[in-house]
Amino acid sequence: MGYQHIQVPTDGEKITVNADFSLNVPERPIIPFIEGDGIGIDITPVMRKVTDAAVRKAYGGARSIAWMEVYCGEKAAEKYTGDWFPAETLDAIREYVVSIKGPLTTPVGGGFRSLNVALRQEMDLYVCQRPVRWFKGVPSPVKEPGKVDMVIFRENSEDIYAGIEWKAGSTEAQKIVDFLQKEMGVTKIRFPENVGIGIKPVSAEGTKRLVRKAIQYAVDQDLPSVTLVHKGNIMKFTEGAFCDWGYELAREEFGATPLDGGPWHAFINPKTGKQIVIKDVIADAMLQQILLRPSEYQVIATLNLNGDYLSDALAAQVGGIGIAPGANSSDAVALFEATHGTAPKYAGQDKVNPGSLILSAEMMLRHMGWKEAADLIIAGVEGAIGDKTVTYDFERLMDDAKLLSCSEFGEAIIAKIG
Ligand SMILES: NC(=O)C1=CN([C@@H]2O[C@H](COP(=O)(O)OP(=O)(O)OC[C@H]3O[C@@H](n4cnc5c(N)ncnc54)[C@H](OP(=O)(O)O)[C@@H]3O)[C@@H](O)[C@H]2O)C=CC1
Ligand SMILES: O=C(O)CCC(=O)C(=O)O
Ligand SMILES: [Mg+2]
Repeated sequence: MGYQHIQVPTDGEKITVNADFSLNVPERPIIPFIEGDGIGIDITPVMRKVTDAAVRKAYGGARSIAWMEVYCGEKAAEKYTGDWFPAETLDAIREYVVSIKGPLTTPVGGGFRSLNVALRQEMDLYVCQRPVRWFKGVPSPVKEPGKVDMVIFRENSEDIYAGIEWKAGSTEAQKIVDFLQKEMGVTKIRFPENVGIGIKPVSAEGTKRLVRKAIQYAVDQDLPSVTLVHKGNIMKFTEGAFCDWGYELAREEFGATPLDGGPWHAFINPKTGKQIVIKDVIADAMLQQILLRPSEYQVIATLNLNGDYLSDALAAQVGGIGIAPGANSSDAVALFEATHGTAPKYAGQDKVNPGSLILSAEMMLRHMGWKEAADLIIAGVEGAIGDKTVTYDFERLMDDAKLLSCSEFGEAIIAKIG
């Protein structure tokens, strides 16, 4: 495919996908990357350097990555004369199957809608997978951060988060209010004259495809539980339905049966013979549970907005969003990204923690089957933190730590990779 501004490396090859969604990864795959806005300029080059070092060390030159820059956000607007979201970026991410991105700015209140959400929606990357674990030595506000070891499966395509909403005072908002009042008999809109309206779509199909991935992950990783997190007591037909459909899927596809009369369910992991419990917790209570009883939770399956809140809250328990990786994926395409945003006040200062994006690259390498390189990244991060050579976010909370810049932290990881 010919691109306008994307330079396709001539010395790399495409990753391709088989009918069963397994990958064919060449020795020098072309990996698209979006640098990102704000601190993207600081963390993305460091992520690339660390990834290249891990791949080199693991495979001694037999494997390498052909990085291909693609554009979105501010850098795209400059290159594509005002187009923040170029179509060819989507084409490249689809075509090359595995890619990674830095954070992108979204204005609050007005302005354009989130480019991050748009990328997920346009490519139907319906799973947002965010692992949360503690690395030894990382400062934490809780007494036993090592008890936090969870993977969030956040539904990425539906919910109020999808941004179907109309501004207070607009003709569209008024139309919806009129429809609700006149045709649906709604009497509970407290101030109908000047009210913004948002829509929260949650479907059986959207829920089940997400919960399927979460339960399959527990099966594959030999984990004892999956927790459906929802606010179904209040939003019965959206969040409540998410919970009901989650249990239904567990029954239909994994043979789960109610435990002690329900609502919790359980089934035997066909790979290990061990029991997997499917349980549910209401979202506000879950925010308490993750602090007080984290070891009871391994896999969380939840709706889009709950997943957004839980991601940052859980990250804080293990050192903050400077070290919180993630992946957005459909069955075929995966786009890796950090949990945090553009942290604009630090942009260009070579200051922030590149750990989230580096660990996102670690997830990417594992997804590609390059396990040895992924393991080296984990060893490098553990080694640098173990030596107390860290960026400002950790240094300010640690005794006797050495403060490193963003790029120096990358070098410290590379030194540990060897
Ligand atoms: N997927 C994406 O691309 C996302 C984009 N965004 C967008 O990013 C912009 C800024 O959002 P904001 O709410 O400020 O959230 P951010 O996640 O960008 O930053 C919030 C705070 O988190 C800490 N932090 C974030 N990243 C790092 C890092 N790499 N290392 C160390 N500390 C870090 C900093 O804390 P401290 O001040 O304590 O040092 C920072 O001030 C918005 O436009 C938002 O929409 C937000 C989330 C995700
Ligand atoms: O897109 C954004 O600006 C915010 C997204 C976000 O916070 C997230 O996905 O965790
Ligand atoms: Mg978020």
